[in-house]
Amino acid sequence: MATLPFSANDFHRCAQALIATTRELSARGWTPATSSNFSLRLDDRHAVITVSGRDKGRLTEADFMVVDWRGRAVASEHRPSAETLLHTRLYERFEDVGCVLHTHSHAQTVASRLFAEAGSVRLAGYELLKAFPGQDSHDTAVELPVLPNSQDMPALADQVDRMLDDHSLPGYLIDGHGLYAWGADLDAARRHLEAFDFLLAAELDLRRLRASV
Ligand SMILES: CSCCC(=O)C(=O)COP(=O)(O)O
Ligand SMILES: [Zn+2]
Repeated sequence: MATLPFSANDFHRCAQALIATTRELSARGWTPATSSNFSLRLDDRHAVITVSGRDKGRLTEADFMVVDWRGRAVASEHRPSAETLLHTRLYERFEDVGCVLHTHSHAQTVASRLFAEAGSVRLAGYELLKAFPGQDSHDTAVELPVLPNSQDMPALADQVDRMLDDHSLPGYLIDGHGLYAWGADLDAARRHLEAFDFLLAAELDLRRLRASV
């Protein structure tokens, strides 16, 4: 039997951790119609990622596979997420990134449309900003980038790379698409994802209410 170029135990641990989280995110309605994708760093050359097109609310270990930093399947016949390069570029660029989560919640999608022309969403004055690295007060503002969508994944990944030269927030929106968030581990990535979603929903409500008074 051929030896796997990664630890099967580590694969099992990563897949199980992602299954628990993706079920919870899906139950909130953040992964409609098989959308969204999720990954965990496996080692210094590989990540565990969702197989393309699977229902993210019903994932089992068979719905995960291993890819390398070039987005190629490793020891699997499955097709990795269509957006694999958006994950692997982050792992390759930042040694301290251990997890990447991508969802399509209602708030994320509406905000991505509303702020696409501006190129970013300004989030200011919220206590929850302290969920992000380096933020220790509500009395601050951050700009969450909004990138144009594309079906050309290498081009989109290059676009993300250029954006990251000027931004340090652990996330970005893609217009009409959804949110990417990451962190040192699953808990940190999830904390960032939840904070972004809460803040986007709050900002959308606030603008709607202000427009009506
Ligand atoms: C029907 S969802 C369209 C693709 C997408 O945006 C997504 O997040 C899921 O793609 P994947 O290949 O990872 O299943
Ligand atoms: Zn997507």
